[in-house]
Amino acid sequence: MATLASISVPGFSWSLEGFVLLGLVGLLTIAASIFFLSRKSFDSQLPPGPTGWPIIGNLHQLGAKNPHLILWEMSKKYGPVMRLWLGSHPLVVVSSAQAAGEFVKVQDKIWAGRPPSIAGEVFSYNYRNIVWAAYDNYWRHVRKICSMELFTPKRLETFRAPRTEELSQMIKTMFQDGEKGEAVNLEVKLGHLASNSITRMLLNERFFDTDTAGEKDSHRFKELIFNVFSISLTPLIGDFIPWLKWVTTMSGFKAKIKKARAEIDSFLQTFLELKKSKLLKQQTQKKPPSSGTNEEHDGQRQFDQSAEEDFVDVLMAQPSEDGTGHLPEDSVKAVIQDMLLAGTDNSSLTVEWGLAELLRNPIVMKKLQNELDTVIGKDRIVMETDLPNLPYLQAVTKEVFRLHPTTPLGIPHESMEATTVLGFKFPTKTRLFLNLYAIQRDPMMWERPLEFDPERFIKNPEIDVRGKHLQLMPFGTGRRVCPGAPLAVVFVQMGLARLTHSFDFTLPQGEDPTKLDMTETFGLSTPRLHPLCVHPKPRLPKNLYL
Ligand code: HEM
Repeated sequence: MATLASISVPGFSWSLEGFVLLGLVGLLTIAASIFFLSRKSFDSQLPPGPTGWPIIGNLHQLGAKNPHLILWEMSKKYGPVMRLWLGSHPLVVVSSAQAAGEFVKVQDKIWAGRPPSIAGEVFSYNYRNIVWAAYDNYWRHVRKICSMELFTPKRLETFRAPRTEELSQMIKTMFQDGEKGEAVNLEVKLGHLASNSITRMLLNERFFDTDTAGEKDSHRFKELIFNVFSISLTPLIGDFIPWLKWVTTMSGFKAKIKKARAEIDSFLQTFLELKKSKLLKQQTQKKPPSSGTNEEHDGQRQFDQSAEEDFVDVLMAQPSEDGTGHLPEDSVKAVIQDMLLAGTDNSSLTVEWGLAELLRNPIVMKKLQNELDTVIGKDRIVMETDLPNLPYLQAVTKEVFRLHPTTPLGIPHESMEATTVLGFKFPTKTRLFLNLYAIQRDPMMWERPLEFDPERFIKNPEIDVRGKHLQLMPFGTGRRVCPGAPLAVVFVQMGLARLTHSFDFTLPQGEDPTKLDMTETFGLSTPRLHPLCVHPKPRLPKNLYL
């Protein structure tokens, strides 16, 4: 007698696996049909966009490489407000300043959410950071700490000396490499500069390009950061198709994310323990015998009084969200990680792109060097206090930010409720990309948009990069605008000023700089496909380099 496990029909053997497979195909077909029908009902109210496949939507069209370029091309066909599907999530891509204003100015609050992600959740200690935190009271609390305590003009001034020291150290090693006739890889040099400048501010330590006793730590730290970067870059199917989240777990990737988190956590925890023991020591040394005051409060005062406060010190002294204690350690570590990831490559790559543009445009380079020679002279180095007196440098920097936004699609936003924008209806949890790259090259807003021409900002000096003018917003705009922008702008201006004041540059193998390849590649920020390598030739007296 035939059993369910083995029913034979001519030419086909029905086994249990066959039934399971048939069942799965059936289920998938039903799921796909439901999915397709529900998507169609949404689609009629959403903006135009390319047709997607069932289940994966338009994921296959974005590819792994430079999605901002693919989306820019698509927007030329579908318009400045375009709809795609990231698996089961609707996505709206905005590619003009005018349309961007409707989303992130007029409806800023509605679109201030962030989509959750598997790696983001683990790395951020369950969204205790800023970048991936939902728009809620916790986010408001840590953002307030950022603007009132961390990125204040006074605090940034405190770290001016270490920033200058790091920059001078880089210029010195470039000078020495130049003397040996060695080409300098600027991606590496500037990467170390940005990382050391940030870690000195955050942790009062330098980890990169160091030959001191801390070299082992430095290697470990670099590995950890690299690991977090590469994991964060891996697209995970469960982020786009929630019912396939188990694939990330089954494939062992979730365990990999947790391992990387545990490693960086133990590294950062060591710093926190050091700080705590330092604080304890200060308290026992300075506390009057019977103060009768609250110990935690005393601790806060001790932090406030310290002359060498770094960001960890400041964060550890902040109140928790409910005001009953101090900011929890997980929050301190999550915020520090944000700064490490968001604050290093973005800044260093912008300087590298900037120098590449200057090499391709020798007239602009000459004009910039003339300004530096006139305002600074050749018998001293450029200082941060000189920056307001260098209008052409400021125009050059804006033009670099315009053509090379290193976060070209910003960081995705998400709608927190259903809403209507420009007549299109968006369901709650629609994801939003601002294509900053397309906006900043929009021919409706910019004359000769693809040309590197700082003069446009000499003519319109009021256009700024910090989110007020939507045709130029490399740091985003509105509630979620980048809190590190003041620091990044100084870093880029100083990087370009010191490099071009200190050196003339030639390219290896006599390559013609005006033909420099400007192809981008894919990364958490947007690096050059070919890192910029140069031979530096000093322009200043030798004593200014050593
Ligand atoms: C050239 C350098 C930089 C660029 C181009 C850049 C760009 C951006 C952009 C486009 C966003 C997203 C804004 C939005 O969601 O609309 C952002 C957010 C953020 N950036 Fe930056 N950034 C840079 C440097 C920095 C630095 C130096 C830090 C800190 C040390 C930093 C920390 C952050 C943080 C914490 C957020 C998340 C803000 C939030 O979600 O509320 N960034 N940045």
